[in-house]
Amino acid sequence: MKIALACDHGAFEYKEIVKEMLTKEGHIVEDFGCYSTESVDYPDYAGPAAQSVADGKNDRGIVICGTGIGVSITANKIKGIRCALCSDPVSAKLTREHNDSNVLAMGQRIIGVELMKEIVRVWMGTEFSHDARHQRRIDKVMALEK
Ligand SMILES: O=C(CO)[C@H](O)[C@H](O)[C@H](O)COP(=O)(O)O
Repeated sequence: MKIALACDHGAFEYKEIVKEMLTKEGHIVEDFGCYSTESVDYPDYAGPAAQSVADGKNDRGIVICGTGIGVSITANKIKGIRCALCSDPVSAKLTREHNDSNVLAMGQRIIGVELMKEIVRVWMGTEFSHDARHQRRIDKVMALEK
């Protein structure tokens, strides 16, 4: 899969870990930055990463900041994006099955590294259920963008 990856200074460490993990698994990762722990503004990184998913240049995106909130708010401003902020693997599974989320947000200051990796593994490995009730609800959410 082609994955857009972005973070701010509060999550540079986790972004690098996710990049290594996904690359080892054979995914193609497009790194939208940031590239150090120097203070930056999360919309400058999460915005372009989410836009690349909306444009079809990447299949999915993963965005990380201190809490995951700033990057998730940003990603969800982009038309076509369903970004889910997850701090547990159950939510990561259900947001793929029920919401067909195309961007995952997490917070480096909120969850430990092993939990973060498990959330990524589960979210990456779960498909949308294609159940009619979920599709109907997604269609209603996406209709709000018009
Ligand atoms: O948007 C956030 C808060 O919900 C993120 O956690 C940011 O990473 C955070 O605001 C950055 O804070 P800092 O004090 O500039 O490191």
